[in-house]
Amino acid sequence: MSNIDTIPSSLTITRPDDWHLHLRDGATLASVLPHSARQFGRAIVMPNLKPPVTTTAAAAAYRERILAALPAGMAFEPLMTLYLTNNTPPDEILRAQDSGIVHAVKLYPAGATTNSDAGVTDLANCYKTLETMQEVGMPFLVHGEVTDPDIDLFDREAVFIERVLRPLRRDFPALNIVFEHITTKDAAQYVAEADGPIAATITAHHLLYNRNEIFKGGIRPHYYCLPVLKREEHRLALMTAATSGDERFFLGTDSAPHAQGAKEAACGCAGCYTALHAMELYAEAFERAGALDKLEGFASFHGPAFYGLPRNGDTITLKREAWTLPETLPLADQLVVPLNAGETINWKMV
Ligand SMILES: O=C1C[C@@H](C(=O)O)NC(=O)N1
Repeated sequence: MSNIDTIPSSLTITRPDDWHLHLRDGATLASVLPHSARQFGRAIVMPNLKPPVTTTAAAAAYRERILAALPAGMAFEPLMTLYLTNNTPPDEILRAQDSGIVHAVKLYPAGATTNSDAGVTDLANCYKTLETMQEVGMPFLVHGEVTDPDIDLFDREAVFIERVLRPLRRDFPALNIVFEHITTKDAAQYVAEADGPIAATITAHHLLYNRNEIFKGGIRPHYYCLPVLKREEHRLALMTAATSGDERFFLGTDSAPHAQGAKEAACGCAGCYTALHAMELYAEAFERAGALDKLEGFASFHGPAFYGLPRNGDTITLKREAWTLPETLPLADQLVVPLNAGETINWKMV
């Protein structure tokens, strides 16, 4: 644990990137984009819109809408992704690769999370397409959870490793894979020890919280996301992985805005909104581990190395200064409740 005397009062690092982000579309996109663009140089933009972004043409059009929504004077590069379906043809991968704007293809197992209905029911349907991805070096981003109703919700990720990921990597050993938003010690260990091209993103909320947070004093929907928060032993394993300096682990917020009413409901949506204060939350986590010196690698270096992109050329500065998060933020014509709403946090981006 860090000693308060050794904690710096400010931290300047190469501008980070967010390797897993939900920006949505339309007026919602316009509400959330400035938050991410203020903190990050680039983001891997998730394709789970309604309808999902399944073609290079749709990704190019979505990219234009993102750039059009960017406030004047802000710089931000959206790195687009395609949503894999049972029917994505290998040709689409070639078009994506040639476009220069699509940087990865995303696996949503059908039924795993928000807008995953059009996702893959069985990866066996996608083998020709995966072959092409492996050939051209297109990264495969996996939402790593099985959806079988007989598997306990908290075991979905660990079972995914055995039932899906090991066979996939056996059959496609050269496929670049990112195990997205890992939540378990099983996943952290698998990635750390695996041979070949695999990495993992880790969210700030999975570093800071365990599953008790969802039920503390009552049911707290703003801490509900998928994959769901896990036991403390898993959170500790994620902290070890993130702060290890291992290049395989990098930042992905999975910031996922849902309107307040859609979260505070009898059947609330999954997703934590952290785009406003993501770097502050990661700084808090790394400070707690006494590993602030490892934050820049995790946030700014390991991701570009995996994706074969240059590091950002400018910097950001975080000050160790307490501030209180707003209770709500505008989200199109509604409101979104950020994670830690109304709470005081110790780092502030300047
Ligand atoms: O995988 C996901 C999707 C995301 C969303 O709301 O789009 N929310 C989540 O909590 N997990």
